[in-house]
Amino acid sequence: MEDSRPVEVATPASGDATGALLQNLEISGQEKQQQQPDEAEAKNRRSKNKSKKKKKNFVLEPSFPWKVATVKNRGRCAVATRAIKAGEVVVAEQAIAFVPRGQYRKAICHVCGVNVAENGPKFECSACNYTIFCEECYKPPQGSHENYCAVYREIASIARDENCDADLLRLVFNLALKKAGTAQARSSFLQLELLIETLPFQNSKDETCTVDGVILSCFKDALGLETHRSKAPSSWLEAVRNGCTRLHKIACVGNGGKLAPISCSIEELEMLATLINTNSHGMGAQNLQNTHVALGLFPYVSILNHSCRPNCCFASEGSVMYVRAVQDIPKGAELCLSYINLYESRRVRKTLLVATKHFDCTCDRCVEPLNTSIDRFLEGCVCHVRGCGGVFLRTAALHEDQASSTTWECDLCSRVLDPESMRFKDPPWEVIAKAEERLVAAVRIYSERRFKEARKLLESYLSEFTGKLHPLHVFLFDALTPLMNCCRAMGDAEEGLRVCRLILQCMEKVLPGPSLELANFYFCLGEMYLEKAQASSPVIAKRSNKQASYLKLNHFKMQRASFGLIGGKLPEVQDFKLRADMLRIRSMQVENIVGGKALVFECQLSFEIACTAF
Ligand SMILES: C[S@@+](CC[C@H](N)C(=O)[O-])C[C@H]1O[C@@H](n2cnc3c(N)ncnc32)[C@H](O)[C@@H]1O
Repeated sequence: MEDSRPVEVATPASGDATGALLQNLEISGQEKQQQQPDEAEAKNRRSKNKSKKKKKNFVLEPSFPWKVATVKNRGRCAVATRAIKAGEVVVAEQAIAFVPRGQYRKAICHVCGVNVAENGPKFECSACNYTIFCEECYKPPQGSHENYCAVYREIASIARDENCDADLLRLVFNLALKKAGTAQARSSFLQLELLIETLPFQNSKDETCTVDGVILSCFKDALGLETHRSKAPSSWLEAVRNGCTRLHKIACVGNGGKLAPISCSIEELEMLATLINTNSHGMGAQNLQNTHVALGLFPYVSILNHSCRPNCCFASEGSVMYVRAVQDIPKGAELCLSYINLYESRRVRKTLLVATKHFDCTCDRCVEPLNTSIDRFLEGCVCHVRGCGGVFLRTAALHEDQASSTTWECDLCSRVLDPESMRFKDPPWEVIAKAEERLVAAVRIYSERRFKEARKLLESYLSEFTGKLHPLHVFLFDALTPLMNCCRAMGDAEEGLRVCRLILQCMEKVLPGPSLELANFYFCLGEMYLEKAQASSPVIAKRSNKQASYLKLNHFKMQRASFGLIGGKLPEVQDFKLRADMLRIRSMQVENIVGGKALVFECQLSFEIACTAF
């Protein structure tokens, strides 16, 4: 899950607090450097007080089925004010600013965020050779776009020189432009009026508003977001500082007279970068693989905290992000999203969140005792004491008070293995190290698309480590998707189906309830049924009927919960419909060729049911 991507938080503060924060932002870099230490300290205290005050004043859209509350160790959060049904939209918000990720820049319109079909009409700005417009957003002559694409032209080389993320710098620039769109900035830089008309977001007003149930947040809304600046690695901060310093030179000091300077200091640009780093969400599942093609900032969506067992999910449509409940949520429960891939061990999830989002996860799944949590299976080695049925885990993971212990312990029979003092056959630490090494080697071959070779390696890896690692272990699970893809690439739909079902079984045990990830695998399963149908006889068809019914029901539930009933407007839904149509045609051809009517009927039906769900 892309990166999965994603994010965080906040909302419109009251006029006073926000005004103060804006003033704060107006201090230029130079002035800041000249401040005396005492003055700086006092200012620090003041700004802390201000941000405390600011965070209290939230104005929420009255139709939201939630309110902002505070939860221990997690700060602000969204709490349901009434029972919420699975599939219900809990927030719909237009990106305050977004940028397509570099490698997908031709996939979506940079102004409205809609998918631009591979062969459909799209227009590239001839001045920056970067920005893509859909037919509707392209308004020749490009004129005012050139004002800011002059900066875009430079960003790739700045990012390269300073070892900084180019997409991050582009988003910083877009946000700085958004700030320039405030009345205050407009009065100083009249020339910006021109610019604002062509900014890649629609709300250039200073106040948050709602149009057709979609929140259009404003620059002020972003200022309440968490930044975790003090926790960011110094190498990252340095690269960002260098990148922002150069960006400042061209965007804020002026750009050969072409661009009206934007009123942002280097520090402000840096602050925006840290804010994006902590709060941006991946956008635009381009297809059912849930690819995040863009990066956007959504202050309201960002109120929702992360959970490794989330009850909401997000999917974007153009530049609007929809957050939906993926299960029934009772009144008073916290609404949570996931920022990361959830099929990972607790240790890896926590490490990842600290490294990328700078917080120690305190969600229910991460705080429940490991020896009763499903998490133990994701990192456990099978205990070989006869009839035990338990798993070996690091003692340090099992018992908080033994954090420095190097021993391993069975969660059921409590047998302890000490790597220092005993010799065993296949001790868990060696099994895990070997498994990781073999998996990495096999996946490397797979990523080189040497499918036949990779399949052999993956199969022998799985046969060696199944029985040593718990069947839900991440290292076994991580071998399944490449293996399934190898089977498909080699035309072995039967084996591909078996592996796909195994993936679904693991996912449903570890992450019960609908999710986009699960939906993707159901879709895959459906496709493989059709591949199988092409080569099947009526005898096989009978057995497959049962599986197909299971598939159609689950596929239907997943899709509906993740994408909602939005009339097929989502690009991924359109894509899905298109593929379903193609599959329907293909299955008719199959019917004529092999006569596997029953199977073909089931496959067709499963896709049709999924389609009518939208
Ligand atoms: C997008 S914000 C969510 C809103 C945030 N709680 C606030 O007060 O603004 C993300 C931040 O919330 C906190 N957070 C979110 N989920 C958390 C979790 N599961 N455990 C601990 N902290 C969490 C972290 O500080 C994280 O950087």
